[in-house]
Amino acid sequence: MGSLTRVSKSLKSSKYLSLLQNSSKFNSFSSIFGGNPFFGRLNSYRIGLSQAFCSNSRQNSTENGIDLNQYPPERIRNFSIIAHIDHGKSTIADRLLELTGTIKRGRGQPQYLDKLQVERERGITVKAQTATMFHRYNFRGADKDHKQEEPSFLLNLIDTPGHVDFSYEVSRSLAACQGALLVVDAAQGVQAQTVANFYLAFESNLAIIPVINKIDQPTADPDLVKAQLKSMFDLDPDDALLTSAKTGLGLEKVLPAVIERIPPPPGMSSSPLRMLLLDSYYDEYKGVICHVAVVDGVLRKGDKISSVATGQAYEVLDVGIMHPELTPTGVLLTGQVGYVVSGMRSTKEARVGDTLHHSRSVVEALPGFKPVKHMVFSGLFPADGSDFEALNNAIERLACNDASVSVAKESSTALGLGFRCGFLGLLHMDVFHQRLEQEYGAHVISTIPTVPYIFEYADGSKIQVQNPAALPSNPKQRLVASWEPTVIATIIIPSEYVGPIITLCSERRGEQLEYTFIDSQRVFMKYRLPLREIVVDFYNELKSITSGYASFDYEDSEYQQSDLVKLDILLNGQPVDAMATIVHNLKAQRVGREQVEKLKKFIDRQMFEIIIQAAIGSKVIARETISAMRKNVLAKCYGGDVTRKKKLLEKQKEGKKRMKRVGSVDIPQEAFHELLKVS
Ligand SMILES: Nc1nc2c(ncn2[C@@H]2O[C@H](COP(=O)(O)OP(=O)(O)OP(=O)(O)O)[C@@H](O)[C@H]2O)c(=O)[nH]1
Repeated sequence: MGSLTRVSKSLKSSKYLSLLQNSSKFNSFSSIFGGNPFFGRLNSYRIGLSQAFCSNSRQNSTENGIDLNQYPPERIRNFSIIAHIDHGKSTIADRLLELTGTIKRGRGQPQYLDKLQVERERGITVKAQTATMFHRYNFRGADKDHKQEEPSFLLNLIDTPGHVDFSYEVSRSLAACQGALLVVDAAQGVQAQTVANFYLAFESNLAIIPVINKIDQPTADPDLVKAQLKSMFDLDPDDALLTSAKTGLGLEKVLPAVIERIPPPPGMSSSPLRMLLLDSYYDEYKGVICHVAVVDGVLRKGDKISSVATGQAYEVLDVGIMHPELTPTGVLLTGQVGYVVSGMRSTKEARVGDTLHHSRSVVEALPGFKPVKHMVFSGLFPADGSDFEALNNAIERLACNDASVSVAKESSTALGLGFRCGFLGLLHMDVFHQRLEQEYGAHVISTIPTVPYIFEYADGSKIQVQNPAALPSNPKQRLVASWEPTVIATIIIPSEYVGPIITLCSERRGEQLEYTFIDSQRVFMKYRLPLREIVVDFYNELKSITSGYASFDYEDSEYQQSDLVKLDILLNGQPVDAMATIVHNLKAQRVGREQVEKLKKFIDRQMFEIIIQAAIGSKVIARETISAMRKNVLAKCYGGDVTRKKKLLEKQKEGKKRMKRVGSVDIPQEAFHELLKVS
């Protein structure tokens, strides 16, 4: 128990405690997305309700048999499902969609809201998905004998991704919600992303409903999980719902809890329209489809709306809800979440976090979101150089449906014309790559991922380097200092793995910041680590040395000064720009050696000798040679004329020299892929 008290002290950081104790300070913790737009007005919703209901009831908004007039804010609940990866969010979403009759039981595919092929293949959620459900329910204490009078509620459920790379999706989703189901696996207990997601929800002032899922598992220990929730987050164990999304056990308690414990959205129907743009994607037939949350006012088909960010005006061509597919309603009322089609030509016009309003009125912008921070950059090049236009097209179209990727053109002497793209992490990069191939048929070579470094020259000027090739190997000006980005990593592991994890983190240049027991068997650790060290293969190694029991999450932190060098790879003396990396000086030797060895394995023997070198500036630190294929020029030379044989061999040697001089080395695609795995 002593350990529990310790962790509760350390985890409930001063930030959390002061939030608990002094709600007036809430505003100073405008969350990651710059403050929930509903935030701070939760208490005012009752005043707004009667006005909302009166004014809404005058609108004619019946389309598709759905009359949104029945749903003033007091009958709306907006909530997210958040959890560590694989704790069962999407499966719970399935059960809730079935319970409310939104999808037919057993008819839909499992994890219905995971629609992308890449999500289905990998069994992970990549994009947050909203679904509107309708559910009849009588508040506790209401007259149960009058079942026919049970009021109907409109429930907007947002299923979110669990992986750390997509936590930006989670924070955006939470901006449209007043509550969250915090799902925890009954056997695994609280994991790293449970902690991260709890704080995201808490700092957005959301009502949090703990759900302990997978109680059907033989190793489930709901009481232990309840104790963890209490000690780590101060959540009342009696508030936890016990469920099995697999068998359906306990699921019937979830929607009543949502309706009773989550406040309705607090907006004012009588105020001018303000909508928060949550997300957008491009549809071949409808054009740009924006997901929006109506914070104040009412939106109708045919309205003229404008963007605060760009000042551009549009006409609303279609408006509706996701039920769970796009379902036109002709109107969206205060507090509702839905979609809008307004003739935007490109998703570039639909800026996530923007405020949309009626063109005729002037409004104050909603807080919006913190800009996306790209953690890793990589070059993407067509596998066949002549396919540049096709790749250009594919990237443009995919980027329309993935607002968190950045794209800039780049050219490489080795790989030709291509793109430098910024991603939220390695999984995001991998998913983008896979979607390019699967959805757009593009074949891509990606270069070694890099993080954004900062270098300072002797004259005091600084450059940010997102592409190692852009850093001159022999700069005119002396480089005097360099900085690299760091992260604060959270690791939760069974206590027997503490030793190997400490070794791994110190090998990766980590600095331990916190170490606490969250219960008698598990340890919570915090490390500051250079981002570069976790980008390549850290998670896999962490999983393998803990037999899969470690969980890991990180948030970006400040830059730290570091002794960085540019490592060039040379083939026959020519630097291959696409293979350049920036590494810590102490690791340069090892990385250089590994890279040349990898390349030796993957580059085929050619008609001339290939020398592979790793170099820092003009200093070669590793070298391998691939000997030339020796063509048997004597094959047709029967008998013993030695001088003729000698002549032929001389000629062959000359030929090889020429080829070395003029020939270019063929580097197979796998060589680039293999280099990605070298840290
Ligand atoms: N035994 C058992 N398995 C479950 C339960 N709920 C979900 N699962 C399984 O757990 C796995 C992960 O479930 P998902 O619903 O995809 O988990 P998720 O949290 O949405 O995963 P991400 O979106 O990748 O973070 C799937 O194989 C589910 O079938 C449950 O209550 N009991």
